[in-house]
Amino acid sequence: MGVNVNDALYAIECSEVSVTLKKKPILQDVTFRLEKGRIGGLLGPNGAGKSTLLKVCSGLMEPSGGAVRIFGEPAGVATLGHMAVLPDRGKLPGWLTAGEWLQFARDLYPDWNEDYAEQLVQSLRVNRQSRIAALSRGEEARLQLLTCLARRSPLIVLDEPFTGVDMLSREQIASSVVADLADGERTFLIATHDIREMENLFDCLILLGDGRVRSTDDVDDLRQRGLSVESHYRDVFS
Ligand SMILES: Nc1ncnc2c1ncn2[C@@H]1O[C@H](COP(=O)(O)OP(=O)(O)OP(=O)(O)O)[C@@H](O)[C@H]1O
Repeated sequence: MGVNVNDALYAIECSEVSVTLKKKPILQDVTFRLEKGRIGGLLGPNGAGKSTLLKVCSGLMEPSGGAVRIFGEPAGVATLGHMAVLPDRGKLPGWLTAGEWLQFARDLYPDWNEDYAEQLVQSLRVNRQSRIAALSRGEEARLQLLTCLARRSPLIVLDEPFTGVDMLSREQIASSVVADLADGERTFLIATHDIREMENLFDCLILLGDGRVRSTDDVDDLRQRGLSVESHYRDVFS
């Protein structure tokens, strides 16, 4: 049976996921659900297991225990085609120019949206002529983000999308580019430390600490209780 995005209620369902690497427990009993159309923030201190969890959700890493479902189907090769993933510390081929890379991506991804890619080149200020090896960290991060966001995938998974991106650009990208894409149809799961720039975007949170879910929250509920994402994060982790 194929993935049926329309019928699914949840984009991601993680049930009692555990990961052990080199005998060290990295994730333990991680359970949460991300409803379709929502923007989920995956937050937690360094080493909490966020990148590992995103790899498992993307089907790029097999959990030691538990299961992940994407739009109702087990995470794996079949579900990978329904998501755009921005990996942590991913590298683009340095010998290409940004323009050559974008042409390659257009041919590579069947769900590539060329008109939107063109808009993103402007809003993310990507210079097509620049060789990737010569880009700064923030410039390469913008190009990577563009590569992810120009796809029409119903699920977008971003691992630290703003590493190296300056503060004003982070705000601009979060408030215009990502908000633009958040049309209530697409689902986002975003691991980030940039809580201030991102907090207005999140509908719900998964707070991960020491490989365990410490809290899952609806952001509107938090606000009704007089809490911000940042103050809640501090309450949970300090
Ligand atoms: N291949 C591996 N082998 C052994 N341990 C690993 C491996 N990959 C990650 N780890 C460990 O797993 C833990 C979680 O790492 P992970 O990168 O998932 O955390 P994170 O929450 O994304 O951290 P950060 O916020 O610093 O990016 C860390 O203690 C890390 O050292």
